[in-house]
Amino acid sequence: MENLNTKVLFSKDQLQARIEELGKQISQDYGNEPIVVIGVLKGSFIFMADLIRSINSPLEIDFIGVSSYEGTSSTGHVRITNDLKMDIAGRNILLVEDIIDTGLTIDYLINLFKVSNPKSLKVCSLLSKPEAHQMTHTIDYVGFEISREFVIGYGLDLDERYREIPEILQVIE
Ligand SMILES: O=P(O)(O)OC[C@H]1O[C@H](OP(=O)(O)OP(=O)(O)O)[C@H](O)[C@@H]1O
Ligand code: HPA
Ligand SMILES: [Mg+2]
Repeated sequence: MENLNTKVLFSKDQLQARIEELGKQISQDYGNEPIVVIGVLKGSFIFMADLIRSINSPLEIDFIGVSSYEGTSSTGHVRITNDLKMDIAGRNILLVEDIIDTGLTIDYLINLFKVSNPKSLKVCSLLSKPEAHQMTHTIDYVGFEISREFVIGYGLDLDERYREIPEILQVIE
């Protein structure tokens, strides 16, 4: 990678093992209750694909697109880039994020989704940065807690690059 200093934070095997645990936990919690799993694009697309294959409960999927980052900083302005196709009223919604950093994106989405009166609303994020959180809501399922450093790979980008890297890498300043 040109001019980017990185180190591996989570390998393919570590990611896969933790995602299987998350899938088991989610399957136990929902049982036979049908879930609408909603991926927050673009970052969640790889995690979402692996996560749903480790869930045994009946499920449907949809996606919502949001964007708020320029480089490694949140602009604080969450923009919807692609809307849901489904009606979520009266359904069990599981929002899937790649990362919760400041939490501004997930807070915005939870407030938006609540207006449509889902039966239940939970959040699953592969990564979370507790030291950076400024949000009011809690996260129901977290893969790994990490420090404030910017990370890339496994769907996560830096200015739209590096999403295809199969591991999670930490960017070293
Ligand atoms: O907790 P926050 O500080 O709001 O950051 C988390 C959000 O930022 C990233 O999305 P981004 O806006 O970069 O869009 P992308 O998923 O298309 O990369 C990430 O995928 C989360 O949705
Ligand atoms: O650390 C991060 N990496 C990639 N995208 C992000 N969006 C919020 N935080 C991050
Ligand atoms: Mg991004």
